[in-house]
Amino acid sequence: MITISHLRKTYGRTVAVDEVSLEVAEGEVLGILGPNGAGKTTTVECVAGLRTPDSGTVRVAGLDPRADRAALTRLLGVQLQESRLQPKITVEEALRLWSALYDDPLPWRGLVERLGLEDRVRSKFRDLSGGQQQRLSIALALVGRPRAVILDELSTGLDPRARRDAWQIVRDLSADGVTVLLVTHAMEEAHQLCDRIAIIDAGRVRALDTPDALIAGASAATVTSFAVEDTVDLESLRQLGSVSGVRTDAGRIVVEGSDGAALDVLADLARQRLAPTGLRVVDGTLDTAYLQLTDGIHAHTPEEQPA
Ligand SMILES: Nc1ncnc2c1ncn2[C@@H]1O[C@H](COP(=O)(O)OP(=O)(O)OP(=O)(O)O)[C@@H](O)[C@H]1O
Repeated sequence: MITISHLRKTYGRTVAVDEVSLEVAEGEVLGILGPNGAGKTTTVECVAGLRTPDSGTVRVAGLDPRADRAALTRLLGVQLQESRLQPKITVEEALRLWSALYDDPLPWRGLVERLGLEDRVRSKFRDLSGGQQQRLSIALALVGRPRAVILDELSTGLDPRARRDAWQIVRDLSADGVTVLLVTHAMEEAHQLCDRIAIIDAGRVRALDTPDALIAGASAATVTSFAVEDTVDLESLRQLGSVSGVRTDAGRIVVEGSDGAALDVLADLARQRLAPTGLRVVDGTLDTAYLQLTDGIHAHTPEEQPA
């Protein structure tokens, strides 16, 4: 549905996007994660036809976002970070105006209800809170029954209930076969909503996989912790191929490692003739995977890592 190939975009001497290639299938929710300034917004702005790439190509349902702008508007909904509308326009006026652009718009009152803006219909844009402005921009992105949607920082500024509502909207879109490109800094959101996640840093795609595969691939895919009565040979644990880190925390030993690390740790403890107590094995999180993936890029040596 969306094809980005070898996209490059510079602003003067800043290379914002450098050789980004991504395919988003119809009905897929693809998350784009990455540090501030990584090139996420620039990438989605190129998809929306709001910026002209220096090189590379973008296609949305076969359309060129710059050359086929009018046709693209009919099938792509866009919610951009901090969208600004005319300060005096009311919620109703904005939704009516946007609806008029489409042949078969969604009934705007229904959208207003789904986004919890019922009692703000007559409010001017400038009088809405940040979160309400955000909800309006989501409504405007959806009013044309788009086949693909760009959501740039969907839940930034939303209260917990509005965030849940926004997540449900994304799930509903996906169930309806709508393709979603979701830029986010919220790991839980990415984990819950995205079929796949692209991690972008310094303008390049550093990892692209399902959330679970990204976690499993991280060197802290599992965290095993336990206590032991006797002295444990931590060096022996550190030498295990599946183990990426060993530390002590409040009297417990905490071992990070790949999927098989817990079994290796138990076997090593058995060799050391130690019986662990209070054994816990938990999955790593997307946060850990993300931090590792983006940290590696900045080439920290182990000595530079916090203990
Ligand atoms: N209009 C612009 N003029 C000059 N430089 C820009 C412009 N827009 C973005 N940049 C630069 O391009 C790089 C990528 O910016 P972009 O907004 O795409 O990043 P981002 O990943 O969306 O960041 P954030 O998470 O902070 O929103 C940054 O270094 C930014 O300073």
